[in-house]
Amino acid sequence: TYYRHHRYVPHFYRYRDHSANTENLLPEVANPEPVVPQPGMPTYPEIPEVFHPEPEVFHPIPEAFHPVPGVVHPAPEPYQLPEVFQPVLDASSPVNANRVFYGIMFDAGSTGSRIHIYKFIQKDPVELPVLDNEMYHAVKPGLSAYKDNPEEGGNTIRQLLKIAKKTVPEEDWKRTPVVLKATAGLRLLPEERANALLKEVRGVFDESPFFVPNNSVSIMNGAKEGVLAWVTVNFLTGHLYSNTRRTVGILDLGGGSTQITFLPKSKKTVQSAPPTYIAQFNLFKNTYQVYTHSYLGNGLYAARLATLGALGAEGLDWKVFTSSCLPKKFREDVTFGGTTYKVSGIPDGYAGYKLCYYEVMKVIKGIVHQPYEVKGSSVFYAFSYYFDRAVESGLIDGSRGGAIEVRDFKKRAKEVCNKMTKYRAVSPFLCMDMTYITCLLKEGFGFKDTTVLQLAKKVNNVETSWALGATFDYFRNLNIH
Ligand SMILES: Nc1nc2c(ncn2[C@@H]2O[C@H](COP(=O)(O)OP(=O)(O)O)[C@@H](O)[C@H]2O)c(=O)[nH]1
Repeated sequence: TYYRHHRYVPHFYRYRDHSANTENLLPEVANPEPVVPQPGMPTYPEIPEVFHPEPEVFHPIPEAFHPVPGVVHPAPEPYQLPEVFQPVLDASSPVNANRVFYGIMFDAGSTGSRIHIYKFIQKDPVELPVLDNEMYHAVKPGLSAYKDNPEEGGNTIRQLLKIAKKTVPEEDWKRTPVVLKATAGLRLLPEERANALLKEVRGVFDESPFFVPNNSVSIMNGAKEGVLAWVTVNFLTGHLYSNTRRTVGILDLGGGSTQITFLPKSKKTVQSAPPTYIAQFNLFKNTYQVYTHSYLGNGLYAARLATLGALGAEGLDWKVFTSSCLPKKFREDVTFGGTTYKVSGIPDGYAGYKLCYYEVMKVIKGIVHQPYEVKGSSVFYAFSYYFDRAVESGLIDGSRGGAIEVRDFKKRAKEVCNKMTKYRAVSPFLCMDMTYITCLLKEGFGFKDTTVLQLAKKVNNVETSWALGATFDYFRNLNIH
């Protein structure tokens, strides 16, 4: 369990120019959509839509964007106007009296379930609530592993809820919303299996003392997953401010799916993209248009199976799936999404980077779209398994993260594959994973060798995941379409 204490107040307050245009301090919300109150539904301060101006040329990562543990906020430039967390000016709101409120977001991923408990502080009814800290805990495996035993799956969520009860003060339980969003693991399951798991979780929520909103347990679609991660990362890096005209793209590599999201600066990117790859949502006064796509089946674990030719295969009892990406003498059972497969290296064959590259290409070629613009010099934040594999292969330090170039993945992939015995202790799949990441970035998305990837697990002590964006979305619907 990680308890992350960090304060966001300073970056709003320190850099806030109080003589600034008050129109911006109290923005008129475009399309104010009244929330239809449900019986017993508590009230919260409204998290506003966040303004974002026209994008301009991306810059190389300034020093200040490097996640420095313990630093409150990188503050790449003086902030003038707070744009996030605009409170509702309602003196009768119970929140204004209490000044603290919480949000509980569950991430039911294909390889694990995680709870995020966010604490927000409303300092003053006319000031901004701020994100005070996040409490995070993860369990493995993910819900989909319990496809034949949903009750047990529900138990993993029940366990995580115990942490929420310890973290959120009892007097706040009733008005603290609890929400679970499932990603690729459940998307990949047959519908009735996924529904049984969701139903079980709903039961667990209903028996909890927290506030259970309508539709609090659901499978999130891939576009939303990408957009919400983009919102999280750009919020945490201080890019969602009216005077900050740059944003960063995000690359998320899960177990079952992978997402790319960025704000195009060229019209051609939008025009040449498949229409479903362009998503719009409102951020403060602007409608925001991003390139986003989630590739289901192209997450790291699903890609392993696809490379082995095992995904969706029959006759699993006797079949052994082989690959030249694995050490020759390796043989093991691997389980993903509740199904077990026998896999091995090719004992009397060849193993190594080149052969492996051809194998993983099958999973990418003709599947992954190359956005017009990724050949430019945009900055991308890469997290989840991009981060984990970069750490395991020694490219970056796990406690600090860091910036690397796409070609660094390639160089290290070659090294790992050509010296499999050396890296076998780290993971027998490291060659396959590193080669897949290289191939996805270069042949899939079409990144240049020199594209800089900022690898981060946390930014300013908050997990880089879609969960924070999803919490904002709950408090103030971003209206993604
Ligand atoms: N740091 C961090 N990593 C996360 C979080 N949630 C998921 N991950 C990472 O995401 C990867 C797995 O993604 P998962 O959700 O299981 O796959 P998906 O279902 O395909 O999206 C792993 O590398 C996890 O460590 C989070 O909140 N914080």
